[in-house]
Amino acid sequence: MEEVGTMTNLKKFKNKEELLEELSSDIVELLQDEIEEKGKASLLVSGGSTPKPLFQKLSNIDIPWEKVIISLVDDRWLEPTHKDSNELLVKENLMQNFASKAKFVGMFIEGKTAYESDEDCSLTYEDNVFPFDVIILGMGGDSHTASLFPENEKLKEAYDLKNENLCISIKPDTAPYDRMSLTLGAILSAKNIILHIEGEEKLKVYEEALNSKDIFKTPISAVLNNERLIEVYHA
Ligand SMILES: O=C(O)[C@H](O)[C@@H](O)[C@H](O)[C@H](O)COP(=O)(O)O
Repeated sequence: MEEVGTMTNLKKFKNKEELLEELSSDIVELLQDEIEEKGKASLLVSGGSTPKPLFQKLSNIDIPWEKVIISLVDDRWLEPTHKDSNELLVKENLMQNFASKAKFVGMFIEGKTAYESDEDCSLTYEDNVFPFDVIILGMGGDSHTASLFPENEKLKEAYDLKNENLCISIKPDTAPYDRMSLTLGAILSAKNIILHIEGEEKLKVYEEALNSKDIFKTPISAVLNNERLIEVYHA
């Protein structure tokens, strides 16, 4: 990947409550701008524990959710009823209250393995979600984002900006379950890219990744080291 500068805007908050207040209102403002402009908006979210309170907060904000498509940045390849499914996490915490009116597009395909489903996922996203208006990334303590894990054998394919697939199946070496993830190109195609991280440990990992050029060792760097503005929210 050619050497480019990072364009990040780090917003640090005193506590999670203040972060959630500002992040949720920034997200709904971005969605409303898109709805005003083109009559619809897409919001792609990550799983994990960090975003759960954000989802609950968003679900209680009254915007025209019926014009919003909610989708996933990645998922574990599990039945959507499985406790560790991101689809379940989103349906139980975000698609509630006002936001229950939104449309959901997931990744999991019944009866197919993740490896049989890269193409299906890409086509489904192309037809039903693209263009990506707002994407919310998380980051693991190992600097993974989406399901792009350090030193994973499929990172080269996931990072190839000529790869037209929006989705890629991943077998993590250091986390449970087969995954389906957006590729780097798909993530960078989003109009607004947000990284939501909490805790001092993750801030340290983020700051090291900002200066890391080894995108295979620190996958979040593959997102940060691009001519795209990344809005970073930390508490
Ligand atoms: O499916 C997932 O696990 C997520 O998409 C993943 O990329 C998440 O954002 C990080 O693992 C951070 O997770 P925590 O918020 O739980 O630390």
